[in-house]
Amino acid sequence: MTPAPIAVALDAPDLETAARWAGLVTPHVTTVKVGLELYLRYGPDVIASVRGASGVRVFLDLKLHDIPNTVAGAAGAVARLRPSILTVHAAGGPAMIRAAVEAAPHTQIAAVTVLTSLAEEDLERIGLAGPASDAVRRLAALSVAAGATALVCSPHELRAVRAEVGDDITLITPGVRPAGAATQDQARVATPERALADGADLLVIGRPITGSPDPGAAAAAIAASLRRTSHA
Ligand SMILES: O=C(O)c1cc(=O)[nH]c(=O)n1[C@@H]1O[C@H](COP(=O)(O)O)[C@@H](O)[C@H]1O
Repeated sequence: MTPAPIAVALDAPDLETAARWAGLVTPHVTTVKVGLELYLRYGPDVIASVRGASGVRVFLDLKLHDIPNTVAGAAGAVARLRPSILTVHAAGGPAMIRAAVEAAPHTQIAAVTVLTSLAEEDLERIGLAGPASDAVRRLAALSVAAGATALVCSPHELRAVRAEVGDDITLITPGVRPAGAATQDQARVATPERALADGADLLVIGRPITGSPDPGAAAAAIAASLRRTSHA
């Protein structure tokens, strides 16, 4: 069975749990994602631990956001780990994004537009005018112009972003919840089937899989549902 285009967010409190989750979901998904919690606790060793023998793609989600020189150094430092994808915040601006792209030439740089935990009413408070989709589209365009080949946005903006940046850019969407699942701290959400139909290339899913008593079965169920939808 072809693995589904899902990155399972391994937001685990310890390395053993993360590696166990990675082993359980790997037959069903293309990618596992290491975020700040694991990386700050265990450092670079975490990448080899979750990659295991399977050679699953590892998405390193550090959301770098600093001046270009600092981001170049940080991206260069993790580039040697050969993650498939590395995140930076689009709000760091074009020079910062370009610095990451140049420092990690073998890694796909994904620019995070507007966090999926922010609701429309939060945007004004952080100084982003207009609906989320306007801010996301603006940040998407500047990120691609600066050399990013992947973007992170919520499922709500997928169609607008695709129209803005075209088919060659990888669209990654967190904020994915199977029907009936709790949204938790996510604000702009949709089901996996909806997100895929709206043009996502990679769905980031964490707690709906890792919070299940059987993460392997949860990943397999979502993967099967995506296969049914894409063949319908
Ligand atoms: O860059 C990300 O992956 C990311 C961007 C974003 O806007 N929202 C977002 O939730 N994420 C990450 O996606 C994952 C979502 O996890 P769950 O909410 O448990 O499915 C977490 O690891 C977040 O750090």
